Amino acid sequence: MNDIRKGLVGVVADTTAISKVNPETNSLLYRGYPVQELAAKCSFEQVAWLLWKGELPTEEELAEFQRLERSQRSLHPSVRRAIDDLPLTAHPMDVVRTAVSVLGALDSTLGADPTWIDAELTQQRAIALFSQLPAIVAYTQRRLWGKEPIDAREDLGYSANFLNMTFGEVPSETVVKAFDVSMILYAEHSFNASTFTARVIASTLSDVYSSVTGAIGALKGPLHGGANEAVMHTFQEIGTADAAAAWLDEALAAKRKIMGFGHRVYKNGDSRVPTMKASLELLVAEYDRPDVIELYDTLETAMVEAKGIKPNLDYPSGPAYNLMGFDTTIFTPLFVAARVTGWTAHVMEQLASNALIRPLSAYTGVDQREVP
Ligand SMILES: CC(=O)SCCNC(=O)CCNC(=O)[C@H](O)C(C)(C)COP(=O)(O)OP(=O)(O)OC[C@H]1O[C@@H](n2cnc3c(N)ncnc32)[C@H](O)[C@@H]1OP(=O)(O)O
Ligand SMILES: O=C([O-])CC(=O)C(=O)O
Repeated sequence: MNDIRKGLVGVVADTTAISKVNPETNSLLYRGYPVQELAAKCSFEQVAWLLWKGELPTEEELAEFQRLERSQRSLHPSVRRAIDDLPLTAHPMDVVRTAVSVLGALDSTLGADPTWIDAELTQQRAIALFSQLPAIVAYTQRRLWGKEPIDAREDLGYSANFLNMTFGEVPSETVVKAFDVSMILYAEHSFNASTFTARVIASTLSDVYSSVTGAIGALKGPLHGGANEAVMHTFQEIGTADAAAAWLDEALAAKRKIMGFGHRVYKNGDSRVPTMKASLELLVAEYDRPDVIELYDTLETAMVEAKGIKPNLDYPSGPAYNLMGFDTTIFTPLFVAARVTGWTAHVMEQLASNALIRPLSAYTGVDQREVP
């Protein structure tokens, strides 16, 4: 019983070559590249390729990948029908989880079990999921607004098309870049709970759609991806910066967890926050909303003073997505669209060197007894 690590805290479960999270140096590397450099110099499409393949794409590889990605962007009619059958009260994470599951059932290449784990087919399915998720998330948002879907445009990059499919227009370059940066920062983070879920499912030799469907379920919770939505509720509950300190005192006295703060691995701040905060500041200037950054800074300072706990990536990305115009319940589905790259890269890595993931438990129930 002594060596049980509840929540697997500090347990190294396997090796990975996809990303390195280093809390000592407060850094995050994707395939060896610092994530903030990738955010400054690369598109999300290039980063997706890097995560899957281990190297940045050459010009030819990128052109071929973009051609393939753009050709699969349209919302599948059967997926639309499945979404339309769901009540408008369904949480968008449940809608997106269902849509991904439907995509799996529609994929005729799944066939019999050896094809479930075929490396080349799994890579193609990863690209299909990457291409389809913007249409699924954008339609989920538009449906909540009582609007029809907008056709995908093949002449636009990933983020510009995603925003156009949601809002019916391509916003300024600043907004498109801020969105692209958020996708890059959200793309991958080693053995977080949803990625580990994806790997557990892959380890049974199930298919990649099942892994991603399960991972979406794990991401939904507020201790993980659901925190970006929860941060916005906090901001709305507080209202203005002058109310932040008193709100925090009360929340901490009530033993509430402050969403968007703290992290299992980083104990001295999340490596991605400065990059996302810089994007948030650009959005604040673009939309002329200094009140947002005022509240952001005041709550952060009060939390650091009270508990010494710093923000994680969900803290700046929540208000950033709010300024862009997304409904709060769409924030975590945006995280899904980004993280599908990391999840699928991990599924492929797991399959390339598989061992069934099946830990032990220490039994604490009643001793063996006879049925009366
Ligand atoms: C992209 C992502 O998924 S990042 C994570 C997003 N999640 C959140 O923002 C939710 C809020 N944060 C949390 O709940 C936690 O910090 C987690 C789940 C992220 C990490 O949790 P753990 O590594 O298990 O840390 P743990 O929960 O043990 O916290 C250690 C101590 O700090 C406190 N603490 C940690 N985070 C917070 C928080 N956000 N608010 C208040 N107290 C906190 C805990 O209450 C605990 O205090 P205690 O020792 O007095 O009991
Ligand atoms: O690593 C974690 O535990 C959570 C996280 O920040 C992420 O998944 O991006």
